[in-house]
Amino acid sequence: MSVKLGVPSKGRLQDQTFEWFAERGITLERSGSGREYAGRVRGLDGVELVLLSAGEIPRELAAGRIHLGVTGQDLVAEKLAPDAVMELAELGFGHADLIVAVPAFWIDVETMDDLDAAAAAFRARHGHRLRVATKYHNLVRGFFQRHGVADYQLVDSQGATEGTVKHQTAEAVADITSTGETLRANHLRILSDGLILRSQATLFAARRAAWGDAERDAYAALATRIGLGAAPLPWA
Ligand SMILES: Nc1ncnc2c1ncn2[C@@H]1O[C@H](COP(=O)(O)OP(=O)(O)OP(=O)(O)O)[C@@H](O)[C@H]1O
Ligand SMILES: O=P(O)(O)OC[C@H]1O[C@H](OP(=O)(O)OP(=O)(O)O)[C@H](O)[C@@H]1O
Repeated sequence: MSVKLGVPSKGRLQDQTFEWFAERGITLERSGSGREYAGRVRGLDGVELVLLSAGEIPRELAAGRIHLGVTGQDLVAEKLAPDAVMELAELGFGHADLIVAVPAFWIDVETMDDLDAAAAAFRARHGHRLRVATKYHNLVRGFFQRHGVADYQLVDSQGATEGTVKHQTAEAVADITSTGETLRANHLRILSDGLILRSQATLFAARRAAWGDAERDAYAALATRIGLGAAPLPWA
């Protein structure tokens, strides 16, 4: 058996993951045509490459179907209990902040406390709760609860979340931002205390995967190559 390493199947996250491993003498490559979701690892024995959607990597780690996986900390925090995986290394790219934003013209709403007050007023006026569009339901619920905001409802949005305000399917959003351009283009403003989580691409290990002797040997070789030092072992 070998160590299964899951990496994003497309886009910048995949390119930067391949570069990160290449800088450490490990070549990850797609096999077959560019559209085939299989790959190879050169320069290291006993490690198999699996190309997966970044959003599916947390679930595959938790199920133990892959031993290692590269994805965003935001996706892992949203989808998994903290003890399902171990963070091995932050990779230094894919930086994004999960934030709460409101329409820029809501000049009275600067903070989460202001949003709480606005939510109560909104309900009194409109007869339904203020809607917050997001795909990060668990993280957003926890954050709103910690800030004592209860008078709202989540609206599921799996993409183009910033557009929901313009399209009047939500009054506020909780989404990731890196340059802030998408928020600005959609006339949205981040609340001053509206940072839910900072995220970057990270290499995770599955605690509950099958770590037999062969996998432990392959892991040790990989850990040395990428300079993990005396990091705790995922199976311990
Ligand atoms: N604009 C961005 N800048 C930096 N990182 C980003 C940006 N957008 C998304 N990310 C990060 O990339 C990771 C993957 O995000 P997301 O699941 O939206 O990607 P995707 O390409 O839509 O993946 P999927 O294959 O699951 O559809 C997340 O961890 C996220 O934080
Ligand atoms: O702050 P910025 O640099 O503008 O980046 C933020 C945008 O990037 C992500 O979207 P993505 O392109 O992944 O598409 P999505 O809407 O399908 O999530 C995110 O959902 C924001 O929309």
